[in-house]
Amino acid sequence: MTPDDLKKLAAARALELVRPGMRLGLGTGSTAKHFVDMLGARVADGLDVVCVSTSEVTEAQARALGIPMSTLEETPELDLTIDGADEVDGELRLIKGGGAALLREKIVASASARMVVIADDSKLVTQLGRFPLPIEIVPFGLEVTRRAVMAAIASVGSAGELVLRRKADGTVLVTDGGHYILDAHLGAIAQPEALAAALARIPGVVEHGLFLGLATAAILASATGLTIVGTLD
Ligand SMILES: O=C(CO)[C@H](O)[C@H](O)COP(=O)(O)O
Repeated sequence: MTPDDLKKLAAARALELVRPGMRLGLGTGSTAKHFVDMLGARVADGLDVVCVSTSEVTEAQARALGIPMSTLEETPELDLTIDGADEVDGELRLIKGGGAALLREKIVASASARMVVIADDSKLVTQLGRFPLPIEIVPFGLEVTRRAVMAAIASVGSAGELVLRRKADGTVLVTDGGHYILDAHLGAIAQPEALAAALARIPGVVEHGLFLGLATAAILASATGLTIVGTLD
């Protein structure tokens, strides 16, 4: 079974959670893309749902499939968000933002009664931080913010390098919200809550990829089957 097959397995299980009339948040990334494809097929068969996307890429995919799309202005309360993750720990704490959509992903997740993560089981970790932590920042005052982020990381006993995210062509990546991303290569995050609080105090930081207390369940696929962390219903 390929990693892509595992992503499809997790997405298919998540699709079983969708009920007619639901207001859904649609995540971003390769696993969420499978879910949106599967949802599109159900909508084509007559399923009635309304969705809010977490990125321009997902918005375009969903619209192309004929999925009814809304905005958080029109639909500020969602029943269920299905999204991928870069890391998940046993307490359903996440690192997200590998696809640069963390800001909208966090806003959509926070508007949802339930957030279910879909991933292959390589994303399950005992300690967060092997995946570089994305930190979304405003371009203005980049160096000031970079120094403040370094200090925040040191203040919670972590250390590592900050790398300004670039696209394949070498230009600086700009998020859907017009911001930059610093990827913090920490190796391990001993105190996720303390780091999240320290980052949130920095004026130039818009958001960070630590999702704490947002996910209600994770569906993790492996060659031997599905592992569910948390509660699906
Ligand atoms: O957080 C994300 C985008 O910002 C993605 O959900 C995360 O990067 C996982 O992506 P994939 O399913 O492609 O592994």
